[in-house]
This record gives sequence, C-alpha cells and structure tokens, in this order.
Amino acid sequence: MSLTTKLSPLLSRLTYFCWLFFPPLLFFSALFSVYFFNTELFKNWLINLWWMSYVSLAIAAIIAWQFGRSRLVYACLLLFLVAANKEITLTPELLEARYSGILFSFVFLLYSRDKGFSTLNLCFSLAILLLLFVLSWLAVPALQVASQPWLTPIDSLLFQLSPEILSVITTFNMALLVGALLLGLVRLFLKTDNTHNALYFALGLSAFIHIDSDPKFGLLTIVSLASLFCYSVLKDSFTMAFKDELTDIPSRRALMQYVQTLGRKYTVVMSDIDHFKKFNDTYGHDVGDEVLKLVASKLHKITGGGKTFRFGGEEFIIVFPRKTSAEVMPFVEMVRLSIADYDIALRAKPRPPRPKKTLSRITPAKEKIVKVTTSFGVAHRTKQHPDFASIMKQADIALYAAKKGGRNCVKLAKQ
Ligand SMILES: Nc1nc2c(ncn2[C@@H]2O[C@H](COP(=O)(O)OP(=O)(O)OP(=O)(O)O)[C@@H](O)[C@H]2O)c(=O)[nH]1
Repeated sequence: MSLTTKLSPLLSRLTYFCWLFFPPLLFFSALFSVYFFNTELFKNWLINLWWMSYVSLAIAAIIAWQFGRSRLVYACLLLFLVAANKEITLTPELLEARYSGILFSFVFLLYSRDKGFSTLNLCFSLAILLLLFVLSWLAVPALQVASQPWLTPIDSLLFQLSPEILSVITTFNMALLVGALLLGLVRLFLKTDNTHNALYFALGLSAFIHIDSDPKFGLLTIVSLASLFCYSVLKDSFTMAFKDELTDIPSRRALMQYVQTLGRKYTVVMSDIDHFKKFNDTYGHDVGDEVLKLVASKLHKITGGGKTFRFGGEEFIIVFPRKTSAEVMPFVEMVRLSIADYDIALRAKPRPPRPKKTLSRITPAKEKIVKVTTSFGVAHRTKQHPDFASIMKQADIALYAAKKGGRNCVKLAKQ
C-alpha cells in the first residue's frame, strides 16, 4: 500500500475536522472582537437581555431532548449553572469547585455517548456529573497544593511574560484548562462530528466565562453556544434525512427534493452494478458494502455537472440539469470506464493458526484483485415524457437494454 493511500483516510479526517472546527472558531472570534472593541451602547443594550441566556438554553435543551441528544441536554444544564451563578454569590472555594467541576463534566460528556433519557440513564449521568463536582470540591484544593512545586516555575515565567494573566486566572486553573482542552481535542479528532464539536466549544468557552466575570460577556457566549447546540442537532438531522448512511452520498429523499428545482431541460441516468448478487454471494455482504461505497464515490465524482444519488440497493441516479442525453454521454462513459478499470484489492482472510506443535508458518494474508462493472440507462426530458417519473421509466428501460446488451455499457432511451 503506497504512502498516499495510507495517509488518505487521515487527510480526509483532518479536512472534515477543519471543516467543522474553523467556522465556529471564526464566528466566536468575530463575535468577541465586536464585543471587546465595541461601544458601551452595545454592552448596555446587552445588559437588558440577561434573560436571553436562560431562554436560549431552554430552547436548545428542548430541541436536543426531542432529538435524543442527551449530552447536549446535560451541557445546557452545565451552562445554566454557569449563567445562574452570576446571580448567586459563591465563596472562592465554591467558585473554584464550579470551575473545575464544569471542565471535568465537559470532558466526561465528550468521552461518553448519547444514552437516551430512560430514568436509569438520567440518574446515572446526573450522578456522575454530581460526583465530578463533589470531587472537584474535595480533591482540587489538595491537588492544587501538591502541584505547587511544578507550577511555581511556570508561575514566574508567566509573571515575566504578562503579569496581567495571573490576575485573571491562576496557573493551576490554566493547567487544568489546557489539560481539558487537549483531552477534548484528542476526542474531537477521533470522533469528529457536530455534537463533539459543540461540546468542545462549550468546554473552552465556559472556562472563559469563569475567567471574564462580566455578565454581558457570559450572556453573549451562552446565547452563542446554545445556538451552536441547536445548529449541531439540526445539521445532524438534515444529514440523516438527506444523506445515504452507507455511501455518504445524497439519498433518494434528497433526489426527490432536488427534482423540484429542475427546469425544462435535464437528463436522468440510471446506473446499476452488474451481477452484484453473485458478488455478494462470493465475497460476502460486508465486502459488497465496501464495493458499493467505492462505486458510489466514483459516481459522485462524475463531471459535467451531474449530481449523484443512491436510489436504493445497488441502484444510483445521476441527474444532469440543462443537458440532453447526447451531451452527457462522454461524462457517463468516462465514469463507467473509471469503475470498470479500477482494481479492487480484496484482502483474503488469513487462515486460522495451526496448533502450536506443527512448525509450519502461518500463511500471510493475500490480496486478490477483483473488478466490478456498471450498466447505465440514459433518458432526457421530452414533450412525450415531461415529468420526472416518466423520464425515470425511460432511463430504466434503457438500463434494462444495457443489461440485455451484455452489461458494462451505456444505452440511450429511444426518445
Ligand atoms: N452488500 C450489499 N448488497 C446489496 C445492498 N443493497 C442491495 N444489495 C444486493 O444487490 C443485489 C442485487 O441483485 P439483482 O437485483 O438480482 O441484480 P444483480 O445480481 O446485480 O444482476 P444484474 O443487475 O442483472 O446485473 C442483491 O443480492 C441485494 O442483496 C447493500 O446495501 N449492500
């Protein structure tokens, strides 16, 4: 396996990570720049909206609850604690316990899973969160004393660099924050999705609310975080509804929605993997799934403005807006060839190890190269076939002709 093949999953993960992580980061940076450099008028206007943090958290919690995102509900609860604490005066010890308790709780949420809202799960998660706060209250002061010898050099270094930093956050709290952010980042990288992304920002920003005790800053941050929670839930639901889970390309539902946007001129291509039943029977359903993903990714890369959807099973639909059948033929041919020419390396399962007494070596895993082909039926919109359903029917007839004509070919509907 070449280095590029090995690195490609890592690179695509990194790209997805950046794609999720940087928009909220830019958003929060812009928001806080506006806040810190803006006039008193904006800040005075904000002070009258103190109730917004509670309302936005309640809305986010209800939405998260409706969609079964238990961790986001607990995150709203933690942020509620951050917001409410502005109204309640706490002793310095309790403030410290709240700070570390919230950090630990967010790390816990990042490393746990959404478990639903059964009484047992609710009690279990709430008990863990409570335990983390109690632990912070009991153990953190001792930890602070124990870590003093290591933190003193950092303390003096920070004092030399910028004495103001130490007036807003202690070195111990900073070390806790850096540790929590690093742990969270590892989790976010390993499990990059909208929920973990939202929880990670909540972890970092809740610490900032603690550091900057200005209630207006807290309000702005909490409202933004609640919006990020809502966005993450809705984005996930959208993806679930409109993306095919196995192949990660748009689903049949997305096709039906896309069809509404098409004009008077367009072409529909129906594609089907050849002898896929035999392939499944020979190599197994899970290998079949991998091949399905591969074919989907090839079809998804079709050029000429075509948009690919998984229609169901091993059938795909490609729609070319503003193009006739003749115009799309070169692009369809190109994608057909790219699938047919692709060498699929199947890793044969290693034989089970022989009993230890026999000295023969275990046969290493071997690679087997296989190929799959696809057939295509192409039809465009005409006066006789003006609606999508009848164009699909024409494309299906053409696909049938391609199957009968020996497969691995493209056939035009007789229009
Ligand atoms: N692995 C896997 N197989 C699937 C999936 N969806 C459908 N199939 C299989 O695709 C096969 C389709 O078989 P047929 O419709 O008989 O067609 P075919 O064997 O491809 O033969 P031709 O289309 O005539 O070339 C069935 O065996 C289905 O089980 C899927 O998501 N994963």
